[in-house]
Amino acid sequence: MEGEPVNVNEFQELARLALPKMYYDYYDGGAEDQYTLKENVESFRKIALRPRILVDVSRIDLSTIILGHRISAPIMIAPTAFHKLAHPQGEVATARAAAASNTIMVLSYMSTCTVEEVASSCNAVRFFQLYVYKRRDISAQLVHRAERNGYKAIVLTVDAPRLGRREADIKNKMIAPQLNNFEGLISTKVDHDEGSNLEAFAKGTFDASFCWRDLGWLRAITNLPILIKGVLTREDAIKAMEVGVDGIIVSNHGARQLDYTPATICVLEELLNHETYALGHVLQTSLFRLFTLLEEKFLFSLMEECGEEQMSSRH
Ligand SMILES: Cc1cc2nc3c(=O)[nH]c(=O)nc-3n(C[C@H](O)[C@H](O)[C@H](O)COP(=O)(O)O)c2cc1C
Ligand SMILES: CCCCCCC(=O)C(=O)O
Repeated sequence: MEGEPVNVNEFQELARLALPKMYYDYYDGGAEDQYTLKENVESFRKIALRPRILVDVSRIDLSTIILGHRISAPIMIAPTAFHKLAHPQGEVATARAAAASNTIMVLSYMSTCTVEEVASSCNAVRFFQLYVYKRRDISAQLVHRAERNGYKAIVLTVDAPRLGRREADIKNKMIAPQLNNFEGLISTKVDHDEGSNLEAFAKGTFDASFCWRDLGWLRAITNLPILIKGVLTREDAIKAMEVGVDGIIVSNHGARQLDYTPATICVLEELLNHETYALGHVLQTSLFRLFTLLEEKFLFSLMEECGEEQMSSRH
């Protein structure tokens, strides 16, 4: 590829050229037949823009407020694991980019830099994503460390009781790097020669029994707001609000978990066409065409009016 990339899609090819195949495939792949992966892309493409003309756009303000934090646009950095597989600075570099763009970074539970390293690297507003281990004491320690180090919310990912069946990882026998957050607590090394070591590690450690009633455990160990990531139905969105979480993140995990779920953007449309959104926050981490779909009344004013009011009554 010649010269600097000018379109974000060009980074994918650059990554393919730069990374070992095992890592590139891990970042790139979806689960099983990758049907939902295609749907995620195609469904976005199908949303056409309807530009209105002769509107004064000389000054544009896309800023919005998420859980009381003003950010430059309704785009946040979603939690993604293992940044050091792609760059030696890992999540510290990502956090600095978040600070420079004045947005929020959600640090993955599976980060390669520690909660503390990321916190001390810059002044980005940070949320902490949580997977709950069978060893609850370890997950609780991570939550406490995040809280002590100034993370502003817990993002509980609920769509991975087991890791999705990612066929490229199985073929590559993908191995997780050692994660410094867990040093002295648990090792990512598994005694498993066949298939994806990630899947084997997750099977051994993730608490697949975690369910609605266990949210009380999380509420009891932290004062931070709790967002649930991985909501894909109207029923669960309503239930989440009923049990009193502070927000939901509509997501199919980049199609890496359960294949043949709908594209995230289509679910969002379903939720926004229903009274659910009146109950609380609806966050979604994707992009420009979304803005037109949502129109101001949802993503912007919903967050500001409904969001701030709810937060101030709780915290
Ligand atoms: C390489 C990679 C690693 C990811 N790691 C995590 C993770 O550690 N925790 C998590 O909750 N989601 C993880 N995700 C899912 C993302 O947070 C996000 O849901 C996904 O990229 C799709 O974006 P969307 O949810 O805005 O549709 C990962 C996604 C990718 C592509
Ligand atoms: C080592 C356990 C699996 C990490 C999972 C990270 C993740 O959520 C992903 O989508 O990949």
